Amino acid sequence: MVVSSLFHPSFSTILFNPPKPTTNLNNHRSLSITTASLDPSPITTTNNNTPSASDNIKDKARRHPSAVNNFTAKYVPFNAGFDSPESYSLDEIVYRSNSGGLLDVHHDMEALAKFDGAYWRNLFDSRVGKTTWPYGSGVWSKKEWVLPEIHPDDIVSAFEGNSNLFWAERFGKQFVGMNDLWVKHCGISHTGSFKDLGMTVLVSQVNRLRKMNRPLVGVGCASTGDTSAALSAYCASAGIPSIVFLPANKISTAQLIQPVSNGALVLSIDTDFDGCMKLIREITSELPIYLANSLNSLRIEGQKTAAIEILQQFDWQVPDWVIVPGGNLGNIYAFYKGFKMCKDLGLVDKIPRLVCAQAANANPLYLYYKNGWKEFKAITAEKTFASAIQIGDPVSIDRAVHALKNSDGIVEEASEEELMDAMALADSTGMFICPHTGVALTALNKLRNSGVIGSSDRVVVVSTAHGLKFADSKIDYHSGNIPGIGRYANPPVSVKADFGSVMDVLKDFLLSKAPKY
Ligand SMILES: Cc1ncc(COP(=O)(O)O)c(C=O)c1O
Ligand SMILES: N[C@@H](CCOP(=O)(O)O)C(=O)O
Repeated sequence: MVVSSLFHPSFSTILFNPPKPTTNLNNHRSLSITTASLDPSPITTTNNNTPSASDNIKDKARRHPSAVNNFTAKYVPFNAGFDSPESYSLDEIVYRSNSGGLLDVHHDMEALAKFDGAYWRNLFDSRVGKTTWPYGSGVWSKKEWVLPEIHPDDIVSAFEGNSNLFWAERFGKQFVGMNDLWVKHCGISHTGSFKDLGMTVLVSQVNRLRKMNRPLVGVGCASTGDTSAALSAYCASAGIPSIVFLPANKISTAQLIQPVSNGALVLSIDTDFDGCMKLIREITSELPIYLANSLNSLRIEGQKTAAIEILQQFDWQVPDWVIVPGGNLGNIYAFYKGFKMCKDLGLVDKIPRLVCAQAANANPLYLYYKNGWKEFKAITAEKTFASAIQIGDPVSIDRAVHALKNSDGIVEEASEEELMDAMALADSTGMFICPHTGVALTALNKLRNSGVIGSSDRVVVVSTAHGLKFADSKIDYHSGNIPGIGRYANPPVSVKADFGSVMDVLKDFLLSKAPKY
């Protein structure tokens, strides 16, 4: 029995009863979601159908009648179609194509297109804000487009995703002259970065493979701090050993303590991220350790749901621009893939223009873009406050180029001063962002100044990690500890514990803030 093909649990009318597939694929708006047909899926019932008072959400999901769906996905070489002669089941342990290139998870788009755009929009919308397993997660609410065949019992989820899309009113108006600027706070999440979105998918698949007795003793990654945090948390939740390779002294204390606390084997290695990445690739080809970096295309499947979420949050209106900070470059492609699937399946009629923003100290993609995509050269990335993107030899370079070429995209860069000032300005308007988001805001500022982005354009800046993970760099900035950087520093004022001293400070402060008439 192939467990994977039996489950497609669902709750309400929409969740349980997928409507008939549209018969006319050209007429994507023709389908009513109230149709209680079960085509194309016959119904099966799970064995234990009796509710009990002690049921948990997984029991409930298991007990409900489950429509068998016909959706499938497989690995194909990156940029090859579903009919590619080279393909692999997602249950195989494979990261690279025969030619050594990247792989991509390819969904059976024909099967998905049997349901029109309205069906998918309504289905996804109906799952937001619920506790239904596994759809309460922003990632698994799109399960049919992510890992359609996985059994819900195998899913390892913290109900990640559904992150805040915040209207940056004051930053927009005051600093970039815009009314329609939004920040997608992917870092306000379980482990404090967008990596949760991809990691729930990867660790769920590992969980499934281990139950199938595939030889996987643990899961490993190289990391600049966020992948390792997400990997160790999801593995700890599932009881799977995790191993993380970290460049010694190159990640923040807050990031380091995450895998330590979650019980991972933490190797602090005297090299940079690219050195750690090379080592983990060698190790995972020798030992039964599954590779969790975004070289593994499963990760992209979860990360792409952030793009779908953005469209959902705008009531399926497409923003003009989406700006994403880039390092190993899986995420820029994930956004592209999410938007593209929504367009191809009729949920929206276009995709946004994408901007990938890099730190000038770690800018191999920017240099490639600037030389007209003529020659890619890996570099040795220099130290940057945006430490999670200090990467000189990104594994997803081909994916990023594809995403940018096909979205009329742009690459920008930010100096250390620019990115730290942008972070400080954003924080001064009530946000608390990471330096990588400062890189993306710098790109926005540059494109506004050059007139490429217009004042009335709708722009989404993707915030990739929580500011609390990077408190050290904020402290250095505001304490004046960074030579030549700190224009917007707001250091604490030391004051004697007496009334007069406190009053003196407050008078100066209030005078400086008083409205000028
Ligand atoms: C906080 C943060 N922002 C941005 C990125 C860049 O994402 P990607 O490596 O997918 O380009 C990373 C990781 O690389 C990250 O940890
Ligand atoms: N910023 C990443 C770098 C590795 O990226 P990945 O997406 O390939 O895992 C990190 O936090 O480690």
